[in-house]
Amino acid sequence: MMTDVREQNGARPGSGEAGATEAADGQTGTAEPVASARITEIRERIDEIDRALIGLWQERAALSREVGATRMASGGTRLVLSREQEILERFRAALGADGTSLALLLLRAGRGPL
Ligand SMILES: C=C(O[C@@H]1C=C(C(=O)O)C=C[C@H]1O)C(=O)O
Repeated sequence: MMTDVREQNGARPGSGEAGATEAADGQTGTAEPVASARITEIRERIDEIDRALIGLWQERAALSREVGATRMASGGTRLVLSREQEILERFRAALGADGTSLALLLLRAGRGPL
């Protein structure tokens, strides 16, 4: 089945339907030069943040795996659910329901699925 993908302005990407706006704005989503320049600038910082988040995500997962391996090698448990609850609550308190979802993904990235 064909899915009808449209940009925010209602045009199908690449269809030429958007006319001047899509042709002139490059990838910022606006043809207005000041707004477009500001968006490009902001996006540079967004890209930096994304790189940092990815690096931190990978570092956290590696550390979590190391804790698990160290604990199991010493006869301990794979998981410590009270610690996981503490982390879930930290993210929920700071970010709400999305924080809980994010923390569940973070935990899974380290110790694997429950
Ligand atoms: C990393 C640990 O092991 C597991 C993974 C956790 C985590 O990724 O934060 C938390 C609790 C444990 O189930 C730990 O106990 O600190």
